[in-house]
Amino acid sequence: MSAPWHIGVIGGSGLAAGIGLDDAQEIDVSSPFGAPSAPVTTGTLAGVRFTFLPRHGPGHRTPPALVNYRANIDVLKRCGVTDVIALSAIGSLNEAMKPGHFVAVDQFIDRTSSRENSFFEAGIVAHVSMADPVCPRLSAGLADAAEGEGGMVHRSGCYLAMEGPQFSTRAESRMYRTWGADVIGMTAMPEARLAREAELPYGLLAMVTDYDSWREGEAVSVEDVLAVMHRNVALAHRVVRRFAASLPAQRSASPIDTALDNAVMTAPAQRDPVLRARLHAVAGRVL
Ligand SMILES: CSC[C@H]1O[C@H](OP(=O)(O)O)[C@H](O)[C@@H]1O
Ligand SMILES: Nc1ncnc2[nH]cnc12
Repeated sequence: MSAPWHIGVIGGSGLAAGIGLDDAQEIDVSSPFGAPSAPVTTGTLAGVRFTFLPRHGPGHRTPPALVNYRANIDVLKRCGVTDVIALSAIGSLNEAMKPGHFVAVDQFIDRTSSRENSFFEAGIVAHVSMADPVCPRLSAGLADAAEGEGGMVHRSGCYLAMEGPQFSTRAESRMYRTWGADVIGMTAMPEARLAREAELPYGLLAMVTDYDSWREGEAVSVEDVLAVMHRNVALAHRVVRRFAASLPAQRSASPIDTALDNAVMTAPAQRDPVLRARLHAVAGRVL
């Protein structure tokens, strides 16, 4: 079945001010999972509906571990978003992925530890697959758009999600390289997990801002990260606009739209009604 696209964009470090939507309108959307990072801004790009949410809130007030990832995804789902693209700053653990390059992330290693990482809780149990955590068509579309704007793009990369907020020690950074991680950041998990539970295809286009701390004599700083992001804000806007223009007029179904089929373990009669009500937007389709 085909339908119109509605793209949710989660903007990370350096992108709190938005992505230059046409006809932008701010809307305060509430969620049973608490307060999202900010009101959303809805508008269009190349005739496609977009809804933008700054991950760390206006003025970057919310640290990675305190972002209410559940509320953010729930609110995007309530807005009618069909697909989510996330934009992030990342450190590089791979010599070939240089500052200023884009990486269309396609795998994750999750080392976060203090975050609510599921919409499901005692009372309704569900297990979705995370084997292929990103949507290949969003990823390819974002990579094409970044290339089309002259960016150097890596079409695959494994993202190590660390807890932070401090950056890694040299020993940690070197260990993550031996694990096969290519890039590092503090936010894509549990964001990607929750998008999957909400049956929202998720694509992550990240920009390398530094080499993390595995290289002798180099250490990452916020100054480095922001310098790269500020130089590339206009480029990021152009990439998202080009991505919008590249979308087919109608959206065909994605297998991720039905990620919850066969995922819920709890027998219908045993499902906690209070939790079921809370899950209405993200999982009402199957509950
Ligand atoms: C400002 S450096 C560390 C900060 O930047 C990244 O944020 P985001 O993914 O939202 O762009 C990283 O994950 C940290 O949160
Ligand atoms: N080196 C790094 N570690 C964690 N998050 C980052 N975001 C940007 N650079 C980073």
